[in-house]
Order: sequence, then structure tokens, then C-alpha cells
Amino acid sequence: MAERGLDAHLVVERGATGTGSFRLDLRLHVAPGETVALLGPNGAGKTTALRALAGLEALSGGQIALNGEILDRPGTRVGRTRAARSESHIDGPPVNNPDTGVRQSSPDAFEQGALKHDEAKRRSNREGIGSSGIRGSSREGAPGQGTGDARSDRWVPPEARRIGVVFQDYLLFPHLTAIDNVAFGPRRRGQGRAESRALAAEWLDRVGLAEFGKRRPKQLSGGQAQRVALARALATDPALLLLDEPLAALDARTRLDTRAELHRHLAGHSGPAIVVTHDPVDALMLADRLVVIENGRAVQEGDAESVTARPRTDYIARLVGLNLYRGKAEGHQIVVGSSTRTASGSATGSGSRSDAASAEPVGEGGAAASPEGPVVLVASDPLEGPAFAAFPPSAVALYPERPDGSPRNTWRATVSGVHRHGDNLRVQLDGPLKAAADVTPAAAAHLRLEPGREVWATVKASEIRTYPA
Ligand SMILES: Nc1ncnc2c1ncn2[C@@H]1O[C@H](COP(=O)(O)OP(=O)(O)OP(=O)(O)O)[C@@H](O)[C@H]1O
Repeated sequence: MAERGLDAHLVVERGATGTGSFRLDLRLHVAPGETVALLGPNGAGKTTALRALAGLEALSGGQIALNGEILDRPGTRVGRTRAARSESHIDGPPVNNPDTGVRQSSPDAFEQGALKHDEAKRRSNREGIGSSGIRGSSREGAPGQGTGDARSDRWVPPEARRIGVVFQDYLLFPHLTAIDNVAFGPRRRGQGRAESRALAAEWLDRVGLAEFGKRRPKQLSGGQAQRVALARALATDPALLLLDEPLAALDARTRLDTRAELHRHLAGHSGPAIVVTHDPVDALMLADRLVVIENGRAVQEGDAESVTARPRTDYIARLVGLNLYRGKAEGHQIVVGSSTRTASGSATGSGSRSDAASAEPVGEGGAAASPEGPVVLVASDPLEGPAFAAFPPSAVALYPERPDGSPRNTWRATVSGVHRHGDNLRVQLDGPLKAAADVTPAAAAHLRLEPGREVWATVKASEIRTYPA
């Protein structure tokens, strides 16, 4: 039986474009009713992944299956057809796809995109892609049946994919009213005008905008426009919902309300959903599972609790606000650092560790390996082998002099930067263990914290979390 939900292996390769090359290689399995957050730094490939799923960018390899139907699968005879269709989607104004809500900045851009898309379709048809967009004869295998290396090339164009997309800038058609924006998708899918408008009215009501149907996008607030965009995506009853930074353009207050509402709608959506976000709070609130991507690959995935409790890369550590180091654990000790020299004033409990394994600390603020050598941290929980050690900036205490009766982890550090962090100040520390520490403004004044100032830093063993690397 065909697998329900999304089952995708997205491989997108971009050759050198003057700014270097990029390869996305990402496996995504999203169950019906499940929401996955795609998180990652700028340029990680999140938008590329969404575009590939929506059909705006052709895969170079792998395949996309939605409820068992293959939407994109480059075959072994990749030739002009794929090149032609990818070129038509990547360049110029993005392809207009009213069903999926693809970006367009003006009616002109909309028309140009539509024309370009029509031309691409004509070209595809000439080259053997039928109106369903599925290329391949029975000789090449039935739909959905992979045949190992001799795979058939299959492609379902964006407008034929049952996918709803909400982009961060809402992408409503500016010349259409809210209700016509929402009705556009059902209309395109062949429903009558009255029926489409009735459905649109129902969806506007569901997102709390029953009274706003006659307004044009520029007469709506950011939060309202976002809700119209969501209604528009949901009105087509999509099998897959894609949301690209759905809350990014909203102010803090609207964001809070809209997030809660979006969460409700996602809970009511029976298909798989993917939310791209930079914001860990959005990810934690909206998603059942997080997939963190860096450089086009998944570096960590799991539920919010496991990812935030045990970050495995510097990016995730920053996201959740932890100091993170990679090293080698020997019982309660974990050796972090890149050379074998022990820095004076490093964490107590460290002798000269000439046997220390080379280890690479990853630290808050992009810390590199300490040039001063390894540091031995002492943690409450014992562990053996390659390990991560993590602690929050709030666990670091700073002193002008070495404190008496020091906790197990005490080291001398130099302040390299100070900036506001909520009600406190976040202090970047250089030295044998690069770290971030949070202090109150009063403590910062008392310690006269400024770049170049030498201080003593401590962390209790019970505050250091260790886990296998
Ligand atoms: N049309 C394009 N042509 C060539 N390279 C591109 C194109 N669009 C994006 N890229 C490159 O592909 C890589 C992935 O970009 P993508 O937009 O998917 O990242 P992202 O994770 O969504 O980033 P952000 O968070 O900044 O939106 C980047 O290196 C980017 O420079």
C-alpha cells in the first residue's frame, strides 16, 4: 500500500554561479497530521527545499512522493526536458502559481510569470510531458513504481500538486479582494465561481476575517493578510501544507496571537505540514518535530525537547542559548580543547593532559578551538568517549578575583564583548574556554565589565550537561 504523507529525498544541485555551488541533500518524512519545522541558518537550503516540494525547482536527484504519488523523480534519461523546466522556474520572476500562492510582486509580474509558465508548459508538452505533467510510458514503469537504476522521469507541475504554500510576505494578489484571493485556488481547481466564493467566505470566517472579504491586501494589517494567505492555502484542501517564515513579518504582539491561531489550524490540518522558520520559539510552538539543516543537509532532528536539551551544532546551541563544546569524556571529566597544553587557571581538576584527545569545542558566539589548549570540565553525570558538554550562559558566574572554595569548574577569562540580552547583559569570554555568561547590569557595573577586563568564571558541575557526540 502506498505510504501516506510526504516521503521525499530532495537533491538539488546548483553549479558554480559566481558565488559558489550549493547542494541540497535532504530526506524528509512527514506523517499525515504531523508538522515539521525546518530550521537552519541563512543559506542552509530551507527555501530551496520548499521550492522543490512546491514544484518551483526541479530535483537533480532523489524523489518526492506525496501519499504514494510521485511528484518529481529525475529519471536515468535526464535531458533537455528537465533542464528546460528547471530553467523556467528558477530564473526571472518566480513562476506564478495562484493555487500555491507563489510570490509575485505586481499584477505585471503575475502576468509575466504566468506567460513564462505557460511557455514552459508548452515546451514540456512538446517534449513529451502530458497535461498531467507525468512523463513516461508504461515501458518505463507505472506511476509510483521505482525500477532501480532504470527509473522513469516523472514530473507533476506545480499547479497539479495538491500543495498549499504560505510565503512570508503573504503573496496575496494585490489587485484582488481578500475573498477573491481565497477563492482563486478553488476556481483554478475547476470549482464554479459561486461555489468557490462560498468556500472562500467559509475560510475567511474560520480565520476570523468574515468581515474583511471585500478589502484588498493593502487595506489589511500584516496579521490579517497572513490569515488570508493561510485561508487561501487551506481553501484548496491541500494534501501538503508549506509555510515559509509565516510569522516573520509580524510585530511581536500580532505574532503571539497569530502563532496561537496558526497552531490551531495546523492541528486541524489532516495532511503533513512543513514550516520554515528562523525563530526557535515558532518552531517549538508550531511543530511536532524539528529538522535542523546546515549546508543543505540535516544535522539534527527530533522533538523540541531532545533538540534543545542536546544540541549537536553551534547553530543549534546559539538558537537555544547554550555554551556547547565537543570533547572526550572520561567519567565525570570531559576534556575540551584542541591542543594538549593545559592553560593555567583552567578548570580545576585538570592536570597536564598530554593524553587528551584532540577535541573541537563549539561555543556560543562562534567560539573556535582555544589556542591555549584543552580544558577539563567536571560534570555531575559520568560518561565515556566522544561527548558534548553544554551549559547555559546563566550558569556562568563571574568574579573579579579567584573565588574561595571554588566550584569544580573555575577558569580565568578575558571579556571580549558585552551586549544587552533581555534584562541582563551577555558577556563574551575569551581564554581557555570561550563562553558566554549572563550577568545583571548591577553585577556588570560592580565587575567593571568591558572588553579586555580579566575575570574569573565558574560553573557548577551540576549545571554541565554531557551527552555522547
Ligand atoms: N536562484 C538561485 N540561483 C543560484 N543559487 C541560489 C538561488 N537561490 C538560492 N541560491 C543559493 O542556494 C543556497 C540555499 O538558499 P536558500 O534560499 O534555500 O537558503 P535558506 O535556508 O532558505 O536561507 P534564508 O534563511 O537566508 O532564506 C544559498 O547558497 C543561496 O545562495
